[in-house]
Amino acid sequence: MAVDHAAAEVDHLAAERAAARFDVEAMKIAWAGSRHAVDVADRMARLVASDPVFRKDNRTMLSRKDLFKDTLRKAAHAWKRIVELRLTEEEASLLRQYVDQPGYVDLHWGMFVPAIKGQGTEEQQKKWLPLAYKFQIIGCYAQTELGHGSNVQGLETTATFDPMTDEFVIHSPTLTSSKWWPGGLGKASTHAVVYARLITEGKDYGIHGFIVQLRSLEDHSPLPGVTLGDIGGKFGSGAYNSMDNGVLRFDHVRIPRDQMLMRLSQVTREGKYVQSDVPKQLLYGTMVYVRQSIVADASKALSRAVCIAVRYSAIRKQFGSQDGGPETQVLNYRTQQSRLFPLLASAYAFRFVGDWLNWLYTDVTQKLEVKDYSTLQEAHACTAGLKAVTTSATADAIEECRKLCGGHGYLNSSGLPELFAVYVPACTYEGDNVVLLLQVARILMKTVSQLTSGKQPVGTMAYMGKVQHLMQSKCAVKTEAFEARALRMAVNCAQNIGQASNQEEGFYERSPDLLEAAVAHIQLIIVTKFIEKVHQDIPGHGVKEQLQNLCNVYALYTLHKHLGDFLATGSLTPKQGALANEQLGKLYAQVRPNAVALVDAFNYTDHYLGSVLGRYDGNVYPALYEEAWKDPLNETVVPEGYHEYLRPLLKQQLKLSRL
Ligand SMILES: CCCCCCCCCCCCCCCCCCCCC/C=C/C(=O)SCCNC(=O)CCNC(=O)[C@H](O)C(C)(C)COP(=O)(O)OP(=O)(O)OC[C@H]1O[C@@H](n2cnc3c(N)ncnc32)[C@H](O)[C@@H]1OP(=O)(O)O
Ligand SMILES: Cc1cc2nc3c(=O)[nH]c(=O)nc-3n(C[C@H](O)[C@H](O)[C@H](O)COP(=O)(O)OP(=O)(O)OC[C@H]3O[C@@H](n4cnc5c(N)ncnc54)[C@H](O)[C@@H]3O)c2cc1C
Repeated sequence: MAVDHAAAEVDHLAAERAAARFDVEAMKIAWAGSRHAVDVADRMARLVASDPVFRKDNRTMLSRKDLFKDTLRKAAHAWKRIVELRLTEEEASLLRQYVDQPGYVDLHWGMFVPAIKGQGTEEQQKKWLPLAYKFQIIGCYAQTELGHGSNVQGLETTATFDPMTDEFVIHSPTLTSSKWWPGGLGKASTHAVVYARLITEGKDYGIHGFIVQLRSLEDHSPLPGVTLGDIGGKFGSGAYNSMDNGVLRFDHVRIPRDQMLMRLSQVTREGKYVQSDVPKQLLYGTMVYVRQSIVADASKALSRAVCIAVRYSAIRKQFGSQDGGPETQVLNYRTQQSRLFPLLASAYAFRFVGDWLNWLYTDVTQKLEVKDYSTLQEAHACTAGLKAVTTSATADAIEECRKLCGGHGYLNSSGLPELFAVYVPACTYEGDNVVLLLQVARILMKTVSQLTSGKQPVGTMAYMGKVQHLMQSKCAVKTEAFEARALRMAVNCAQNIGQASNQEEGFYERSPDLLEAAVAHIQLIIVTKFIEKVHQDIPGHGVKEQLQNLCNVYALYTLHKHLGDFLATGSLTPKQGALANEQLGKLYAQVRPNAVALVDAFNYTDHYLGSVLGRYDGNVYPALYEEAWKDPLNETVVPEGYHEYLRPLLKQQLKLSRL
């Protein structure tokens, strides 16, 4: 009986795949970016999936200690394979992605190395990078403290220059100055880039980066004056608990002067502070780099959740025929489609805007090399805003996918609880999303204030230059409605701030509206980049049409969700709003036959998906059934604790009932 049922489900996905109206192989290329990218990703995914060391199906059942040891083992094994197979950087990063377990290596490669590259002099890079590249040292990024994270200028750790010994003295003067949160710090790192207030000649010059050794390279014990450990268990089972986020205190620890990262400013042998001619915001460069990579990661996490929910929705049947005929696949319910398809469209939207952001970041970096700082503000606004909007949407979407999978979505074996738990801190780390959106809002307000002086906005703010037109027109074209909404919200905020007694007070009072204006601006960027993508030459039967559909779904869904903004700013009429919603329903009907193929195009292995509900073969029920028996609770038929707690209770009740 069970076998027959399973076979029917498998056929179901085959039928879905056969119904698709486009070339899935070509869509894989559109998603990955090139044939080469598909091939490398495929090779790395299979390499990981076929290696028993990278097993992860038991992860949520491991104790914290076992989970951490498992992470160390996987990282060491991954490194061994990278060296043995002479993998390129591209291949190694993909291998890391498919291993799919947060660990100290992320901070070593993702923040420690980039901080030295971005803030170290050539000499410092020559000294430290080869050690880091060969893993002769392991580094982390120690910025956040117990008392301050968002407010970087409020950090309290001090680095006081001692001209007598040519050293900096690193110290944690208060409890709240303890470094708190850095990943990899708790147990693995030997070194850190530590952010501290530079004090020389009795003057506080604010936050600067320093390379500090924390642990012995002989036996890994903390160096004198260094107190450090892990900050404790985090949200969910498995998930981010594989990472050793740490606490660190310094008691007058001395480091040589040349371990201050000196590209942006220097302290001379005599203790004189010298500022270079580069903008001091480059101190935040590592965060900008990671924020752009987080946008690309959002599309990965979102596409995984959507892949699970779409495949399972094609398998799952509820209600339907009253006369004993087949039941309805839940994917056919209009409500399921209206909740799920916008998330599918968002996965594609975030993928393409992530690619664009990566291009922008590379372009800005090249300009910085020739001392052209003109696009620094654009890079900050786009990375901060897109990081905030895409991570918040993705976290909400993963939870929505869990609900879309009904009760089974709540099981660890669905993969969704762990995916949510591991993903949700992305809304906080690398800048709390609200704090980042307020940065975007500040830049928007600055741009609006410059409009009257005739300064033409550039880059993603260029549309604001069409202020005369956008403030008056009724919008027939979709992008124009998005532009008008974003501009009008920004101008409204600016006008309201202008009425306050001072700018700062006005900004503070209007900050909830400013957040919404920032979101509107960022959504315009996402829609624009999706439209630009579908205007490109995209090969493959039906691929362009599918992407066009998804682009329309993303735009109209965003419009529908924020209709209040569009109406309040007069960017659309209620009639246009109603028509957009009508249109959305029609688009869902076009997505429906292609839904399974559209998630197949992500090309994820079952290992990477880590979900019994999202299996490629659709064999969900036998897998769910089997998985249950693997739980440690089922190792014995009678549970541990029976003799201590259940039997006496039951006996007592028996005695009482006999009385
Ligand atoms: C399995 C093993 C295999 C082995 C594998 C081998 C290879 C594998 C490779 C693997 C690679 C992995 C890669 C993984 C990626 C990394 C994973 C990430 C994990 C995440 C970990 C988390 C880390 C952290 O969280 S680090 C801490 C982050 N902290 C923050 O983000 C703090 C947020 N706060 C701020 O940014 C600031 O304080 C801010 C901006 C809110 C305010 O700053 P301020 O100084 O007070 O400035 P303000 O007055 O507001 O502005 C002044 C001025 O400056 C402009 N500005 C601000 N910021 C920037 C900026 N970043 N860039 C440019 N300009 C900026 C601002 O606009 C103002 O301008 P003006 O108005 O013109 O003056
Ligand atoms: C899993 C994880 C990994 C991390 N890894 C690292 C790491 O490797 N290295 C590192 O240095 N740090 C790391 N962090 C720290 C992280 O960067 C900070 O937690 C983050 O920047 C948020 O700062 P906070 O904790 O101070 O939040 P807070 O700023 O205290 O936020 C609390 C609340 O206050 C609000 N708020 C704060 N300021 C404002 C404002 N100006 N206006 C309006 N609202 C405001 C926020 O929106 C939020 O709702 C990590 C954090 C996590 C969760």
